Amino acid sequence: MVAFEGVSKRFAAGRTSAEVAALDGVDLIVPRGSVTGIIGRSGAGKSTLIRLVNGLEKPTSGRVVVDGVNIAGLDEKKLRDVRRSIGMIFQHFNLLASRTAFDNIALPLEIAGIDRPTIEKRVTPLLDLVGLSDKRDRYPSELSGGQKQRIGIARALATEPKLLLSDEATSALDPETTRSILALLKTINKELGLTVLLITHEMEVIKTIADHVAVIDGGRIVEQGPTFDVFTGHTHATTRSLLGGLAGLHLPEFLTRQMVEKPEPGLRTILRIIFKGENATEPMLARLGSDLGIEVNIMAGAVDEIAGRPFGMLVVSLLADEAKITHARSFLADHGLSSEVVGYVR
Ligand SMILES: Nc1ncnc2c1ncn2[C@@H]1O[C@H](COP(=O)(O)OP(=O)(O)OP(=O)(O)O)[C@@H](O)[C@H]1O
Repeated sequence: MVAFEGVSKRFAAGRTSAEVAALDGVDLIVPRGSVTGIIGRSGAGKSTLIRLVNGLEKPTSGRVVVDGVNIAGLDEKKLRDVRRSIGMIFQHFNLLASRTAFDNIALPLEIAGIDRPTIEKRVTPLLDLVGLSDKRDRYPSELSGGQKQRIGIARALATEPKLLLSDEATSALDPETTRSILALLKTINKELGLTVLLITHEMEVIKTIADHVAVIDGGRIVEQGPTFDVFTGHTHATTRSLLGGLAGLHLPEFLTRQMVEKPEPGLRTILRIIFKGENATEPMLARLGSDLGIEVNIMAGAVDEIAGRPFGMLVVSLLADEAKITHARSFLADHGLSSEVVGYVR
């Protein structure tokens, strides 16, 4: 739906002749029908990227292709047509205080010169879709943050766009409201087939809703692809630091405190098993124990959910010699599980 091909964007830096590279050689694919998330820290280039998609900025070099059209080469009139096929939602909703919920949603249709009966026919089902039919005549000051964002979403959908751009749309909302807005966006993506491109600095948003992700740092995309693969593979250092406390990757402190690094006779081996999807099951671990004639104790476990699939770790202790540990690890590998020896305990 959107492709960036070698896109750079430089801005003049104040009054000096120096330039700031907000984006530097960006290649990005937003698959049609996907929910694609762009995640990066403040100043990474996310807003610039989204402003290039809707033609508010032009690239210094490279091509920005939206629905098959290189928008960098369009005149203002053609660009307006492209913008009409793109809906946009914002962190602070950008509703007009003097207009009711209905009239805020109707605004883009009024601007496009659409007649009142058609507007009525389009806006009423949109109010229904976002669950606010009963708020049709309310003003923004009478609505909660989540309700305002629902009106913002309905307004973005009024012109029946193919692409929805979301600029930190949940950053001003509490976690529960965030979840309900993300669920609404997912419904819109699935039921209307709309491609959603969202920028955020919140990892939870990406893990919950994005099926594709691109990680941006210093104006460069450091990795991109299906969210589950990007976050559970050998992630780039930037991604790892953004992921921060991903449950699946940290050993609990009670264990690290008693662990020693060198094996000694009589010590139990601590194995960390990383599981992706649903491949680590209790019956499988029980079979591991009985096949090898060893005792397998589960010491700790943690699970995270990424793009609807579990990802996490199990920490087990095994009283077995080195040969049996090697056997156990190949048994686990045969079941698609990666494992590593992290230490030894009494
Ligand atoms: N109009 C501009 N003029 C000069 N520099 C700019 C302009 N717009 C962005 N920049 C610079 O480009 C870089 C990327 O900015 P951008 O706003 O795209 O980042 P961001 O990831 O959206 O950050 P945030 O999460 O804080 O909004 C920053 O160094 C910023 O200072």
